[in-house]
Amino acid sequence: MAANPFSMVSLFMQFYDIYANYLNYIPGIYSKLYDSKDLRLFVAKRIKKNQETLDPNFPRDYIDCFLVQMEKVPYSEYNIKNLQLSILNLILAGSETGSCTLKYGFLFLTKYPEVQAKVHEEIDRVIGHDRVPNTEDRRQMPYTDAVIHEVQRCSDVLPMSVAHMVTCDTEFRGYLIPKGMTVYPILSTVLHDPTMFKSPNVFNPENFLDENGRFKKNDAFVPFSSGRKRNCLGESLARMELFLFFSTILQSFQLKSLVPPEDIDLTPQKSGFTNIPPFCHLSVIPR
Ligand code: HEM
Repeated sequence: MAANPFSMVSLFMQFYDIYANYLNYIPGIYSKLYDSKDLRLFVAKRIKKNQETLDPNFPRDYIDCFLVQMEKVPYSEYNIKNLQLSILNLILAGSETGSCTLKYGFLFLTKYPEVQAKVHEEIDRVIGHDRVPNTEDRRQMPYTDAVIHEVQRCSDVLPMSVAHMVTCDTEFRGYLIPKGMTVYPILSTVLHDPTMFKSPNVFNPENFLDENGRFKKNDAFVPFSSGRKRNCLGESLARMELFLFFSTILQSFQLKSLVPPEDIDLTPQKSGFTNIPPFCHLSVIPR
């Protein structure tokens, strides 16, 4: 993806993202940027397979539930096009965000081996090695929970969230934001707010721990954006995935950098719509 000039983080793509409405009038490749034929075909095939084997009394997944609803409410927003688009939306929104956070997590854990050692200690004490981690374990693992929060805070994978549109004239700090204006919530500034975090610009799990080592919530933790109606739809799934991936990998492996940890440069390889972590080789050593 990094080598692709039209990747979602390139300057061009940022331009496209902000001025998509205008670029759509220009002939050429621009209008196809978000249009992946392979992915659309994959989704269409999957929907067809569900349609052929659908039992309305036993819906197996999101596609089945949507298909049942299409039967119940014909000529509504429950139509095949919306089903395809919402699946594409889930795939696009849920893949790169999670994989970038995981990659950044591995980088932080190799750069700060003392943090990794504490996570290992907590995994060994709470989960042990005779079973796989489950989501319930998280509550007994404040340090690991704090590390994952800090990984998400520092990796800041969607620094400008996504575009929102103001639904009515709004006055904010003396400025009038007219109805219909596109606004970008800059999550980065919140995630690095010096009034909200002890060490805003340094990776430090203590940002999410109280003096007794208990997990401490922070209202400025907004990697999934905020608000009741338009924050990340996949937040709970993503949080569960991140905990299970990190704890399962670290239960069995130690991650070690091939260069001295202090030489690991955490500067994103690309920074734009998303922050893409830099390339890094690391050893994965069984424990
Ligand atoms: C670490 C992982 C993730 C991060 C950091 C993340 C972050 C975000 C952010 C910042 C937004 C914009 C919210 C807004 O409108 O202000 C968003 C939207 C969204 N996310 Fe996630 N996300 C993650 C994982 C996922 C997953 C796993 C899924 C689903 C499988 C998902 C589905 C969505 C969808 C569908 C939207 C659009 C919601 C809408 O239309 O308003 N995300 N995400």
